[in-house]
Amino acid sequence: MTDAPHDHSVSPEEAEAAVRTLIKWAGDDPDREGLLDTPARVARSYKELFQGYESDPRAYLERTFEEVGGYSQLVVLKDIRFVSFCEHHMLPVVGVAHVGYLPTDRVVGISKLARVVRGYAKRLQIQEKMTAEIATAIEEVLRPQGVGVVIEAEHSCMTLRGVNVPGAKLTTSALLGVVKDDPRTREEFLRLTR
Ligand SMILES: Nc1nc2c(ncn2[C@@H]2O[C@H](COP(=O)(O)OP(=O)(O)OP(=O)(O)O)[C@@H](O)[C@H]2O)c(=O)[nH]1
Ligand SMILES: [Zn+2]
Repeated sequence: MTDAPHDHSVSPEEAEAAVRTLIKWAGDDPDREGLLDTPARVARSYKELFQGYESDPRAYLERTFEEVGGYSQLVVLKDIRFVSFCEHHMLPVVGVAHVGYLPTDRVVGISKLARVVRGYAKRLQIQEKMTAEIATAIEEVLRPQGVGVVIEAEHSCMTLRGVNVPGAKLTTSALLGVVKDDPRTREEFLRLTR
């Protein structure tokens, strides 16, 4: 398991001092009235936005249900909205994830798929890595016959700044097991996520 542990050695005061520095770097005065509480707010909001470092998303998948009445088709949860942050610019990445798997003998509570997405999203990420991490977590913990993850997201670092192309979206996918290797299952997964 390669989860980055959260570094609790940084005190809130240190985080707030760093925000003050960035306010100055942006060109404003951290001592003006409207900005006095901002460093503390930003430090608190970072804890919320980067909650993903606090837990191992794989743990969400450990509770499973085996009584599925012989159900043996794809399970697909579509349009899981998420907000992440690109690790190059620390700017928001906003998008949706579609997550599916073909069960072997057990299924997981569907909310847990969304929790896994959120757990990996609330970190500094690149989309390719996040896509692969979600698929690998499901494969390794749930041991299904196959897994598919498709993510479509808008990267503020290229829609609001830099190359500035509003509306551009990046699509990534990670297909494993029969979702990758069996043409019919693959086709069905991609049709269900469209
Ligand atoms: N592959 C991939 N690239 C990303 C992702 N998020 C941001 N990037 C890209 O990361 C790259 C970082 O490139 P650099 O040239 O080091 O950064 P930069 O000078 O700010 O580049 P520009 O964004 O082009 O202004 C940019 O091309 C971003 O578009 C992602 O999730 N996956
Ligand atoms: Zn970026």
